[in-house]
Amino acid sequence: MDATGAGGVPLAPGGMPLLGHLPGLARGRAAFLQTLRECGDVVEMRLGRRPFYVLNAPEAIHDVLVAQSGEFSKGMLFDQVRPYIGNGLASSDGPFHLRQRRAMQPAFHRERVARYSKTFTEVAGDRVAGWPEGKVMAMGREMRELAVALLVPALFPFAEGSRTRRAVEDLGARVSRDLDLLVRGVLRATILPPPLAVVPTPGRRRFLASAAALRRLAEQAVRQARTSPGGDGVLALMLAHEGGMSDEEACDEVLTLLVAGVETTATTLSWALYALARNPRMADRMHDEARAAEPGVVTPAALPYTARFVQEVLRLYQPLWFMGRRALKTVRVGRYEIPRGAEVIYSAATLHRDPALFPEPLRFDPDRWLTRPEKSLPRAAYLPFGAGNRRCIGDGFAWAEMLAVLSAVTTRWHLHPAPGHRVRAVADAQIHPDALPISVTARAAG
Ligand code: HEM
Repeated sequence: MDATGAGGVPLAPGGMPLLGHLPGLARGRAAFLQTLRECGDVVEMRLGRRPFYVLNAPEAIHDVLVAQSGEFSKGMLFDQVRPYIGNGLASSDGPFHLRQRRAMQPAFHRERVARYSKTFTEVAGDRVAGWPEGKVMAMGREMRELAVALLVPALFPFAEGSRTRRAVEDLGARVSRDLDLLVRGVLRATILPPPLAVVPTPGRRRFLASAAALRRLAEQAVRQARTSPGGDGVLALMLAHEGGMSDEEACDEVLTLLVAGVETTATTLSWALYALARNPRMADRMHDEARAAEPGVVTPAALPYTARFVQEVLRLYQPLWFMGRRALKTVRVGRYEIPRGAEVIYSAATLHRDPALFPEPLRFDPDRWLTRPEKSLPRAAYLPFGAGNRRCIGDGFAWAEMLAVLSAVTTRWHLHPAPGHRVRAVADAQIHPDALPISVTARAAG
């Protein structure tokens, strides 16, 4: 350990003059944060001169996300996102966030999710049935397009085949293409010191253009929903909520749901297919389970092994390598003091690989959840969807999407990793496979 920083928090080793830990983080990203777990419950790293407090211990994370959540705002990452997606649920704070969360909650109730899940099963079934047998597919791209195809009709339930629906599907395809630029630009701007973050590189110009295109398409969608009210999609329910929402607020929420809901689900599904292709026996178990279940019922209760598989994917391949908060005042977290205005980071991805919490953490084993169910873990030890008042509003939604897709895939296909490509994990805005070439062959009917 090099030294102790402000508030008694240990300083991460290896910092360089002026740059701090920026080179280590730029080189290793999630791997760098993983190394910091050995430095203590809370550790300070510096990006340039700027201190960031990394929370390692579940108790410290619980303190910030749940027990003292009122003392923190969303912080720097969301300062970067706000100009492009607006002040939606993920980026807003305080009483406004609470109001919006209440307005959106009905659209995410369990019964609603059960209804959307019927559409997920149909959409996933149709799309997966059309996969070309024996041809290597880029599964990362396929999963993103599928995640868009699932989310768009739930957000905007326009009649299938109508012009409006086609326009929204077009919106979905463009969003899927542009999102990567958006999130990469946001990440770069978050990590770089302010003067470099605004340099108009070609990548950043592309990002700005795609962010503007996203907003125009969302505005169009909100206008369309206003002129043809009714329906029980997320957007319709949001607009119908008591007290209503302005066009701008609704537009911010639509963009937020697309940004928060597509890439996370797509990346998790990509890792799920990666794990399926490498573990044919697990795929067989899921196949048997899906065939035995009542058709169209895709719940954790109906598909318990598939649910454990998803839970394990969300543990070992947690897509979010960091999330942040900012201290609104000086706060005591465990033995340490986090100064007012400081940026705080937690990494579910590194937490989920802690051997003290998950024995043999790098082993992919869905059945670990049988011997050590989630509720037996210390609180805040397993955080795929965060915790506290900012917990993912779309968790049930994501679960239903993932179960529908995995059940559609395992009932029809065997998966085969393309020979000659060793998948590497790359941490951009999320930790995703560098490429995921996979081919499929049909399972025997029966
Ligand atoms: C596997 C897929 C998903 C993962 C892993 C995931 C993860 C998360 C996490 C960790 C947070 C909390 C971030 C924090 O602590 O600051 C979050 C928030 C959020 N998620 Fe998700 N999410 C997923 C899918 C979705 C979906 C499908 C939607 C929408 C349909 C969605 C919408 C949101 C929104 C709006 C928030 C902000 C909530 C608030 O601050 O009140 N997410 N998500």
